[in-house]
Amino acid sequence: MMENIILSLGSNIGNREAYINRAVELLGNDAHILINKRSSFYETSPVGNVKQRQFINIALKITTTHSPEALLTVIHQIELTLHRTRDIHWGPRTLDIDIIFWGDQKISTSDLKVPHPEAFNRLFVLVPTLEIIDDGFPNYAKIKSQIKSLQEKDQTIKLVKKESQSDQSIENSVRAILTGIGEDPDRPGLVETPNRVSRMYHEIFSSEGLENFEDYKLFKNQTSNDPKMVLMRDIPFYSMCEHHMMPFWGKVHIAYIPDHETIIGLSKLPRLVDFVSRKLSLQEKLTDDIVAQLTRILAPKGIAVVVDARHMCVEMRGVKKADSSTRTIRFSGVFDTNHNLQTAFLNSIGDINDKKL
Ligand SMILES: Nc1ncnc2c1ncn2[C@@H]1O[C@H](COP(=O)(O)OP(=O)(O)OP(=O)(O)O)[C@@H](O)[C@H]1O
Ligand SMILES: Nc1nc2c(c(=O)[nH]1)N=C(CO)CN2
Repeated sequence: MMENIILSLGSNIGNREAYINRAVELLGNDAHILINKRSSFYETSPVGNVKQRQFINIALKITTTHSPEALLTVIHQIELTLHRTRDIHWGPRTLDIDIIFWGDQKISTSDLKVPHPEAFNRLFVLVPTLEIIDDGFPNYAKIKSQIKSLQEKDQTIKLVKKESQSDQSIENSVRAILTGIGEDPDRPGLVETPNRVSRMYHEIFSSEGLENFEDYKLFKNQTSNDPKMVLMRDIPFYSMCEHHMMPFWGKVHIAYIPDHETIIGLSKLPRLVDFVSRKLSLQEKLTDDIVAQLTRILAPKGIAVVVDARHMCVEMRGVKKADSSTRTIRFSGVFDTNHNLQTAFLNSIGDINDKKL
């Protein structure tokens, strides 16, 4: 049976995340190693008596056909490649890789002790490990209870925010795409591209998996019992089409007629547009999403949304119609039934041909 092996990686010199990403990549390139899961990045206080910078730590779950000794050799080679020097015991390092668990095996040779002798004293090992194992893992209960008792001591550990994070599976996929189009992903101009693309995806797809826009505040406006249209035009957006994963971008125009008193802070309309844009979508869907979110949040008397957009997948490939633009229109509530309101709204936002998208 292939054992599940847990590795702990840490860095506290230079671009800590980049060293760790590179180490994960080098491990993944070894034909005898299969990476099953990686934890998030954690920023951790240095453990030990050396005064030094905070570490970034992660845990990895792998399987391998290497023997334990051979894996240790691979690890030392990767540490060397990444300029690790061994001068201060428990001191600063560009990269450290420890073998924490080898299934439930105990290994004790002159070069290798598994479970790692310090594992249960280190939050920076246990917290990332807990993230990537399930409750069937041999040491699960002990890891959990030990985290509890260490948290009462002085080690600190903080999850690094998602936006600045990279994802190994995306990086590996980008490498595969580069190879697939006939490129050499290791040539100097491309070595950092998979990591850059991965971090970009975290940014431009930051709404993936989120259902509801939550970043808003409502106000009561009791000055009028005959509420009038609130209109914001020319809100820029950038999104990615779900058919080709290519950009579509342009302007959104939103109007609503409040119920008797509830209005939303104006700056939240652009934020709502950002929210619906930062996922794979289609122009029609994005238009509908804005109406659906505003209906849920505000329950106004009516909503009108127009989206004017250009599509890279139309202009750069396929029919190659440069400079064409697409308008989607969606009315709800009183806008749906009142043609004068529709006309007033459409006149206010101006003709699509007047717009530079
Ligand atoms: N489980 C293990 N994982 C990695 N190295 C181990 C392990 N057990 C023993 N070693 C041995 O420890 C030696 C020293 O490792 P290293 O220089 O990374 O120590 P350190 O990082 O200062 O301290 P620590 O081992 O607590 O992380 C390695 O050369 C290796 O032979
Ligand atoms: N927070 C943190 N502290 C450490 C670390 C580490 O990876 N993270 N590694 C050490 C030696 O292996 C010593 N101290």
